[in-house]
Amino acid sequence: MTTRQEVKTRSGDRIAIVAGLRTPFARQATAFHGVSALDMGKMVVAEMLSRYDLNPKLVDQVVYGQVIQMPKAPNIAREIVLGTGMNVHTDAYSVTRACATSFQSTVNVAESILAGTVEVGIAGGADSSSVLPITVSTKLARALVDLTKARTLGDRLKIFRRLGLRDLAPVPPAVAEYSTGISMGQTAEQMAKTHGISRADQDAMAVRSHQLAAESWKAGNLAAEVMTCHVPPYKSFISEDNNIRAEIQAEKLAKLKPVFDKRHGSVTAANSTPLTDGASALILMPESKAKALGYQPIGYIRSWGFAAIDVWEDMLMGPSYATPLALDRAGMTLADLDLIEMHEAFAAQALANMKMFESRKFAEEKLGRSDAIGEIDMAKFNVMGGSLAYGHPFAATGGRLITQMCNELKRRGGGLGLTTACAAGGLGAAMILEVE
Ligand SMILES: CC(=O)SCCNC(=O)CCNC(=O)[C@H](O)C(C)(C)COP(=O)(O)OP(=O)(O)OC[C@H]1O[C@@H](n2cnc3c(N)ncnc32)[C@H](O)[C@@H]1OP(=O)(O)O
Repeated sequence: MTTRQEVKTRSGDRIAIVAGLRTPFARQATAFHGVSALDMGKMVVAEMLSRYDLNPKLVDQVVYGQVIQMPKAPNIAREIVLGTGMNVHTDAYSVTRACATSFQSTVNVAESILAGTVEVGIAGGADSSSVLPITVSTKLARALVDLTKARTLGDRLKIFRRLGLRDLAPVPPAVAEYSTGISMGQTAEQMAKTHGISRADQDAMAVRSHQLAAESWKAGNLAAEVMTCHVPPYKSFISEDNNIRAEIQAEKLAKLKPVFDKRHGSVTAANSTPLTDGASALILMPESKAKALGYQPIGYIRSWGFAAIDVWEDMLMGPSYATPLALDRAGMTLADLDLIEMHEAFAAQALANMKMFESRKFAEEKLGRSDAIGEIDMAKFNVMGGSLAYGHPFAATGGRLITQMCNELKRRGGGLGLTTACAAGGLGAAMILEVE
């Protein structure tokens, strides 16, 4: 449905993003090795409450998410409330929308504020690629359940005899589609081939991403939105993202071997997001509440759109479907935007989406529209670099994009910005933000 969206409460308040904060993003098994998504979520929410002097008693709701679920703590949002000394009466529930999870948690809080059921809410997401729910094979899992029912030693031995050595091997979570078994990297390869995205263009996007991210850190533009984390057992700390390579060289990138199609592929470790650990969070309120509490919001939500497409082909094309929804709902076109932040899952995926933004054929055939979404002006695109450089702790990336967009628009004197991401399951998210 593409009806115009008026993101205002019944009393005419806009939805204010009061603050956004994140942990540094760290490559798998580095600074946050051994620290769970829940612990990173607790760090960022606790720091946000303290840094913005927000009385926990005022927080009506926490909506949070993680993509790689921790079976021991399935409702991460509630564990954050209970683990940060927040008011125990703060309602909390968890959501997942794969790589667009913190777009979803933000929208959930916004919708509750619009409905008038929540006044102050916290949204966000966290993921760890280092603390993983490594499981057992289906056969072993079944045997373990059967063992609890076995009455005699003979019954137990029979169950063990069903198992081979291979059934005993641990099973790590896969970065692949459940329904097709195709990995995200293989989808990126498919998109590169279908849409004619060259290796050179992918590598150039990676170089740009790292250079802009390194410049942003150097200029001090990320300092306010990234906290320093003291890492349990508190002998070390991390205060900056550790995947960004200031001295990235195109010649070195060109020598890397493709990972997902070793013979004919073009997707490498450098033009893919690395597996990453991190967490992000946002404080949301109606504009008048924010002002009454003395806050100067960093931005306002103008519209959003979620889209769902096929998972067999072009599965990471979500931004090209979600963006026109968000633009229509805001009553805007791409040209009205001052900045665009697109999650770079893989350079091939971002470049394929950019191509589809400008394709009239795509608009006609896939979107049922007569005009293309529009050409992306590179001077407005991922101006602080993107996920290729920062990394991508799945559920935390939306929070990074939204906060980074608001703060960068502010530095430029305000304006309108699009944040958009692809997600597993053929999902796409887009959100338009305005900053004064
Ligand atoms: C909706 C979505 O977001 S879908 C996306 C979901 N995310 C994913 O699917 C994650 C995709 N990424 C991955 O799976 C992994 O990062 C992989 C498989 C691509 C690479 O993993 P690894 O092989 O462990 O990468 P690793 O860090 O060891 O890098 C391999 C080599 O490339 C080099 N390299 C990596 N990045 C760069 C870079 N930017 N510049 C130069 N060299 C680089 C490394 O130095 C390393 O070189 P070495 O072997 O000489 O030490």
